[in-house]
Amino acid sequence: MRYVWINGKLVSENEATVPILTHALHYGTSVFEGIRAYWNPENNNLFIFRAKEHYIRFHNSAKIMGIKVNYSIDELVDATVELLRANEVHEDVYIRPIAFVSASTVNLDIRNLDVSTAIITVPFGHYLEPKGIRAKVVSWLRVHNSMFPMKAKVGGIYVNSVIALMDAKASGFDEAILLNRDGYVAEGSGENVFIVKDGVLYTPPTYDSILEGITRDSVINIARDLGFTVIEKRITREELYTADEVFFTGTAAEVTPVINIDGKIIGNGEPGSITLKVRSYYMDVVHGRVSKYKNWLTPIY
Ligand SMILES: CCC[C@H](NCc1c(COP(=O)(O)O)cnc(C)c1O)C(=O)O
Repeated sequence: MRYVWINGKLVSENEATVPILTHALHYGTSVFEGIRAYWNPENNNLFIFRAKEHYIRFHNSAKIMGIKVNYSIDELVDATVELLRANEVHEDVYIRPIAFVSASTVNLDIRNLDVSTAIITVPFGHYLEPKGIRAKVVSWLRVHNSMFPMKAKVGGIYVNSVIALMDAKASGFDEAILLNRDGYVAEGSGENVFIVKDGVLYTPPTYDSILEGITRDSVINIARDLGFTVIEKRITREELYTADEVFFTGTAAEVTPVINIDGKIIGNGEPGSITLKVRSYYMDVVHGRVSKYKNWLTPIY
């Protein structure tokens, strides 16, 4: 039996249900996070990766959406540790915190409506093929931050991601890349994008209708540690095609090479050498093998 933490209590997963008129079910009025905890057999421990940063973003998302989360960042980190221990997790796991408007009403004014906060854990391996994936630049654009608070990880915004991913899959690709309203590269349906050209890494700026990814931030630090230059700049569609390497970053995606975009081979069609170097270092960091980043890890046992 697996526990879920909801509103301060551990309940069995099959008890953690919601009524059919739950506001968030109808209108996407929720904010959520995606966090990973990695099992490290060398020291028989489980480490949550950048829990604090995720819960800071969680709180910011809620504030932007006007959803009240009644738990502090430290209380949420502690609740996650308690939940992972209660579920006796000894494997890589995906953690899904969510704060959602739980009131049963069809009204749109959520100011005084009840909100529930829950944390769920699911065993989790690879989200995308680590050997490299094929991506399509889809016709659906990334919602522009003048239309929707793109820094907030809001449930409802993921319809934009879902329809983009379905478009890519329908054409035989693995993932979608979305351009923003101005025609520049924004991000994947659930990942940030990096390109490598002549040994320099580039990634779209955070003001260009993208989620400010925590993995993106980690990879920028890691790449610079490895001696690479990382520049945040607008990337055009053509620059994707002519890049030496392209990769996605995300909690679920980790660091995933993109080896084909719109049918065009990227680089030599294999995962790029810089991509692999960055991924290898990232995996060492999340498993607690790099002392410089130990402060990014929360041990469970
Ligand atoms: C289905 C959503 C999955 C979720 N996507 C995370 C995500 C990212 C990367 O952000 P971070 O590095 O902070 O994870 C970028 N952009 C979008 C639209 C995302 O959904 C994840 O857990 O990776």
